[in-house]
Amino acid sequence: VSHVPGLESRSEAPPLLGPLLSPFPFPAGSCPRQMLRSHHRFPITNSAGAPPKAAGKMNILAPVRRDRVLAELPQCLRKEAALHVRKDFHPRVTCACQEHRTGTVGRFKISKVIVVGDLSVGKTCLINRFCKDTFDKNYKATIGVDFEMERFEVLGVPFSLQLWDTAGQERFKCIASTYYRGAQAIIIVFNLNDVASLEHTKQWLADALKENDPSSVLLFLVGSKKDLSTPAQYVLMEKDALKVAQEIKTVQRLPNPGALCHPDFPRA
Ligand SMILES: Nc1nc2c(ncn2[C@@H]2O[C@H](COP(=O)(O)OP(=O)(O)OP(=O)(O)O)[C@@H](O)[C@H]2O)c(=O)[nH]1
Repeated sequence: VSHVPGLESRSEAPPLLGPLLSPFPFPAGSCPRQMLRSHHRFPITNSAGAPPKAAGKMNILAPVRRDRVLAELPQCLRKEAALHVRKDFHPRVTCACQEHRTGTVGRFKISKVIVVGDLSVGKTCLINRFCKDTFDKNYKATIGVDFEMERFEVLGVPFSLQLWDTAGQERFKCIASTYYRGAQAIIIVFNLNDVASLEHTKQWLADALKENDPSSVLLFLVGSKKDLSTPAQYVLMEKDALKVAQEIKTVQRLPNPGALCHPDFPRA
């Protein structure tokens, strides 16, 4: 993980990045807003946030921060909301639904998120805001990939979110793409002031989907640098972005997601 020192500077830090435009967003309230920096790998804490007595080496880790402890899920994510747990559901479907998709290391559940998009659209800043609540106005290009791990406790179960920050520069693409595989979510970032970066999101997504299961991966289209656009520009860009989001949603259901970049692909 490394950065090359500054190409750009701005005098003031912007507010949080632009809107989340996703065909499949987390349900309202289920995605924690603020996250804690974590280079710690596999935490052990109890629901009160305190490390258990017999955690061995790992109890030197800081406890999971309170706002990362989810003691209750929104109704739509609770077990009772799932149809397959009802008595009269077909047993084969019920069985298939009970398979756990997340990976585990020991008893820790892990989800992988990859963040892709053009050079300098703000991927690193987005992750840093999310993980450390910081903003750096100086541009340092990501070389290859960068990595953050965020710790949660969901219904008493320790949970780690891996955030993979990939380089937008063409020359690092082949390195970065080797880390695409096995993602549970793909965040495609574009600059709200650069229509080309929105257009390129389709190519980024198509590449990321080659390494992942398009039918199950969660997709998020995120516009950055809202603070630099005028309200009029923003409205226009939002319209275009919604079209792309709709297109992504349609293409995700196709057997060949490469069609996303095909010039003849019909717009939804
Ligand atoms: N004004 C403003 N500047 C931003 C915002 N997000 C990022 N930037 C600036 O844009 C530049 C690029 O940000 P990065 O987060 O490094 O971009 P990146 O997409 O990770 O770039 P690569 O690593 O090259 O792929 C930096 O100078 C940031 O300070 C934002 O929301 N508003």
